Amino acid sequence: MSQSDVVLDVKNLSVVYHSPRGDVKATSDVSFQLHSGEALALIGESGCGKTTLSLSLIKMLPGIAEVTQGEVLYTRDGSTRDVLNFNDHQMRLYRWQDCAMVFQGAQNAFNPVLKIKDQFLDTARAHEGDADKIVTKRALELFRLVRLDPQRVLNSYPHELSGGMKQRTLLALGVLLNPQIVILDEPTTALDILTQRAIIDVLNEMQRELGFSIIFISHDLALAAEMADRVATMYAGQIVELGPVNDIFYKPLHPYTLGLLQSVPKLGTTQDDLVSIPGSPPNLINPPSGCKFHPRCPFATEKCVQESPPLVEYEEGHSAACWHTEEVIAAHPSLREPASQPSTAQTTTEQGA
Ligand SMILES: Nc1ncnc2c1ncn2[C@@H]1O[C@H](COP(=O)(O)OP(=O)(O)OP(=O)(O)O)[C@@H](O)[C@H]1O
Repeated sequence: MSQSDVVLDVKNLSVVYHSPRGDVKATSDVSFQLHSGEALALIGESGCGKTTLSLSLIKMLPGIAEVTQGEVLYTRDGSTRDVLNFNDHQMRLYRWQDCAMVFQGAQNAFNPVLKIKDQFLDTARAHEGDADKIVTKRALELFRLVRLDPQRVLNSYPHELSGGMKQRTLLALGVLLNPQIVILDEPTTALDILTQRAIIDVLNEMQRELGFSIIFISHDLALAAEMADRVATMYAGQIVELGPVNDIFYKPLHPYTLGLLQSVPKLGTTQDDLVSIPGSPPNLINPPSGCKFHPRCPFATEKCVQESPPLVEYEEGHSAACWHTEEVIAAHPSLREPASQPSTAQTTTEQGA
């Protein structure tokens, strides 16, 4: 990976929700880069700020949210602009042509009273170019990629499609205008295991053929293991670890990533091997001092209570925000053995749907 292929450079991004109960620090000083053609997974427990982060990349935060600092630098054809400074018109173009977001819950994403074709036309018309031509030509290619019969789907109402078909159709719609970046929020949630498998295959193939970069949000470590090139672990609004997928799964540096890995079933392990992370994520109105993970961390010391650790590169491309990375590594050498790979049981079943 090089600096020259960075499509998105997020710098020190902080987002606060001004809620009636107080200011929720949903995303704090987050920095990362997204490279051309790569898939970056954001993982972490519910409430750690994954959705807030991704919504801020396309300026779709609700009214009570405020970006209090940071930049979202987007590069296309050699020119770099800060998305946060885009006006409404620039933003509308950006949202489909440059950076599309496919939200979770494909079941509700379509207008129930419009045929799929009309919904594709609406998207195409919202942008420059000949909408009919875009839909007829490009949609055919995209439906081939998502392995659906274009005529049948385009002439259907949403209720006539199965959950898996709707999710594939949504993916095709997401890339209709050839974006460089696709953000996927829990792309396989609410789908059965065989359909999940099929969606993952389709996504991988689309990415190979169309070359876009992916940011995807997931609770599912097996999905991250299979789809991501790099993984960012988020905790309490911060990226606490970032690195290549194999490093994250075999050589975790942060106790929180380690805790996540130990809390999922693996092939060949018993229930006794499962360890849950004690406690629960902090209240982001009044987060803990120092390292926000310290109240739940088995490695925590007084320094962790006092000082927030910065995200620093530990080995090439692999960073963590922890004062005790050496102890984490020393305590869990067995993770480096292949048997400790997160279970891919649910993603290695036969393709279906
Ligand atoms: N509209 C809102 N108003 C106030 N607080 C909010 C709002 N949306 C999110 N939050 C808070 O911001 C923090 C981050 O939430 P966010 O939804 O980004 O996390 P997440 O990791 O995406 O969670 P999930 O996996 O459940 O979607 C949480 O503390 C959440 O309660």
